[in-house]
Amino acid sequence: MLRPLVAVSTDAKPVENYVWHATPEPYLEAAVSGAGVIPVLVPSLGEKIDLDSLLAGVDGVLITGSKSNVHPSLYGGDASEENGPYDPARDATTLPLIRKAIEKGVPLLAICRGIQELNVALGGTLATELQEMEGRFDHRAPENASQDERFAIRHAVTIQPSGCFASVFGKDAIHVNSVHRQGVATAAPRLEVEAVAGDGTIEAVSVKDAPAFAVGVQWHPEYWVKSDEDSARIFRAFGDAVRAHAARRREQSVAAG
Ligand SMILES: N[C@@H](CCC(=O)NCCCC(=O)O)C(=O)O
Repeated sequence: MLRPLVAVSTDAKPVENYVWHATPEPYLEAAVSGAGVIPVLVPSLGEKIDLDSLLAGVDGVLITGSKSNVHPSLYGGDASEENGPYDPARDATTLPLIRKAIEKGVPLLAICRGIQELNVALGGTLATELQEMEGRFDHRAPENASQDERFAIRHAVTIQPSGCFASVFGKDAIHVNSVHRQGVATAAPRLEVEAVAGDGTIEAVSVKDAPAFAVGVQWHPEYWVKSDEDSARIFRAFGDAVRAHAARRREQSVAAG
């Protein structure tokens, strides 16, 4: 059986004399080993990428994390030096890609910056510097730490009993890592809150009435996908949704002759 392709977001980053479109390896590794799919990078070229053509050729979309923040102008906020860095090229690619994937029923998994992009793409807003907000935890990774320490499992999240993640995890709470300073402020109308942290931070969402799997998580399941069962469950569920989409696409292709 051929393995399905999954479109993966990229950051547009100046490196030496060029702008590179790249994404960190853990997301790609997790797509291969955790979801059983083949990741294909989508350059952050905005409207130069014909999304109908792209989504006709893949069976899933994975929106990754990034140190950069969604530009505040996209949700009525004000840009500032402190609130950066920004990646407008990525925003111009991922937000339309997210909306089109949901519309076309292409399975979507959005991680960290990805859940924030999902929320903004559907009309929600973001809060920045959560750690400075009354009653909130510090959701950032420790500084001057190894990657394993930065992505260490750090806090519990409560899973909403009636949501799609309840069936993915089969329990009412899991423990997750935390590497972010922003978060969902106002959830978009189409989003169902699926998990929250002890300080009320929204940690996972799903898209109401989406024709296919469409979820976002604020934590990083890709990082421990090989050793943490709950992380593995998310990627397995995404992979299963991708394979179901691929099977539907094959059937439609055969039926169309
Ligand atoms: N920039 C946003 C999203 C955070 C995110 O995606 N973090 C993952 C990568 C980070 C790293 O390796 O430091 C925010 O800060 O909320």
